Amino acid sequence: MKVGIVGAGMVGSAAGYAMALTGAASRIVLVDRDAALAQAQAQDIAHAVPFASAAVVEAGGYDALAGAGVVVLAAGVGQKPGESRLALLERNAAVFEDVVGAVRAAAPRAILLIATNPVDVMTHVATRLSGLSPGRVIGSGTILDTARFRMLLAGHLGLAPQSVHGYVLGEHGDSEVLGWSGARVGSEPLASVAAQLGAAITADVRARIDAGVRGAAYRIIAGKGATNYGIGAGLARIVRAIGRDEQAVLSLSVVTPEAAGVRDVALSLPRVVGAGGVGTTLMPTLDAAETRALAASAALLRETAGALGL
Ligand SMILES: NC(=O)C1=CN([C@@H]2O[C@H](COP(=O)(O)OP(=O)(O)OC[C@H]3O[C@@H](n4cnc5c(N)ncnc54)[C@H](O)[C@@H]3O)[C@@H](O)[C@H]2O)C=CC1
Ligand SMILES: CC(=O)C(=O)O
Repeated sequence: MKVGIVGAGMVGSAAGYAMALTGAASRIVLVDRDAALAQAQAQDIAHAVPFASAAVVEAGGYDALAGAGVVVLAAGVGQKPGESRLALLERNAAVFEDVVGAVRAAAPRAILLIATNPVDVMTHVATRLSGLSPGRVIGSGTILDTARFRMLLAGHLGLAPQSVHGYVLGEHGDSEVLGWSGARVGSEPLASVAAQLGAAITADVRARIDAGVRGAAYRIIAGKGATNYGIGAGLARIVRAIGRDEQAVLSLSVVTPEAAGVRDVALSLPRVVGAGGVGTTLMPTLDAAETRALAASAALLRETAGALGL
């Protein structure tokens, strides 16, 4: 599948690199308002191809996106140290005013995959600007937070993250909700496995993992100015699910008619994703506190989108 990436900075280039290494795309086209940057990133990624799967990696203008099955939008500004994702909204909404129409004109059949922050509201913006059905405008949402949750929980248990299942829900941001009550290891409830391993999930353990997930971006940005490898791999995972029509269950953000009592809001829930984009949403098991937290996260996102007239 041909995949376009608009925004060839830290996130877009990491996504292209991950797609090239994992074989998620057969052709990768990088587009950026800085054409020299897009060209340089494409060449650098192309030099990894002989070590990985066969793929063509190139740079171009919007016209080079023709025929793409997915276009990743990673254009716009990122957070400065200490800055929240929501603080980026006005600047990045203005970027999408330029970008979404140009992508739609060049690649009318492409699914849009949004990475730009604040990713939930940007997904809502792109859905509105594109006129596409909500399932074809997919925000990476909490796919990265879910990976951080699984990794930290697996570290506590001394197990592989691939065997630890649990989702982060709601906003990709400060109000996100860790789904502890639905977490499983293999097919077993988390508490049962933790007891068998002598690694109880105490209040302190929960608080440490919660802070580890919620604060990850702030810590990494303080250290290196951006995050890119985790989200790059997450975007490649979503592209693979679309390209191979996997019907994979991933925590992704799409505009949703109703979630936790809030109407018309883009937020992350476990979603089934395949060649047509996002289809079914699978409502997770939540306890009362998680349900309240998800409602608060949804209400914050609804209010933020509303301030943009969405
Ligand atoms: N969804 C997620 O989990 C994550 C999202 N992000 C977000 O991804 C976005 C990009 O972050 P980085 O790659 O670190 O930033 P960056 O500054 O390295 O790259 C952004 C690129 O967008 C390009 N750009 C800006 N306006 C444009 C326009 N109108 N048309 C075409 N290209 C344009 C810039 O030239 C630049 O190359 C940010 O909003 C950041 O917050 C970052 C990490 C994780
Ligand atoms: C920057 C960002 O959104 C993240 O790493 O989670």
